[in-house]
Amino acid sequence: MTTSHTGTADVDPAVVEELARLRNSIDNIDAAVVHMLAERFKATQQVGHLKARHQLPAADPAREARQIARLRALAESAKLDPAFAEKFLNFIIAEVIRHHERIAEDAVHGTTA
Ligand SMILES: C=C(O[C@@H]1C=C(C(=O)O)C=C[C@H]1O)C(=O)O
Repeated sequence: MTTSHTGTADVDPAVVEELARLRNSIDNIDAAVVHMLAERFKATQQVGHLKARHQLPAADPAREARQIARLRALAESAKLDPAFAEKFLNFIIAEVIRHHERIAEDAVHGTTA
């Protein structure tokens, strides 16, 4: 038979307190990540409009390669898995490129968003 906790009713109160303290930190970090991502997307949106105005390609693989190398080095010194850091950055960049393509299409068709 397996046992599982659905709540914290039968758990040592000190453990409950420690869990709440750690989760509070996690919530603060998640909020910071969301705010930082929002700022990053504001900047990349501006890059997207600049590129569209000057008919520059949405993606810049050379810039991406430099960012990945830099982020992997930062991750290593921060004791974060560099492969995870690379995956995370690639995930964000893919979304940015999608936005840039959309901005460029809207510019061509004279639509604004
Ligand atoms: C934001 C840019 O556009 C794309 C998105 C990038 C990013 O999100 O960091 C980097 C390179 C480009 O593929 C850029 O060229 O700087």
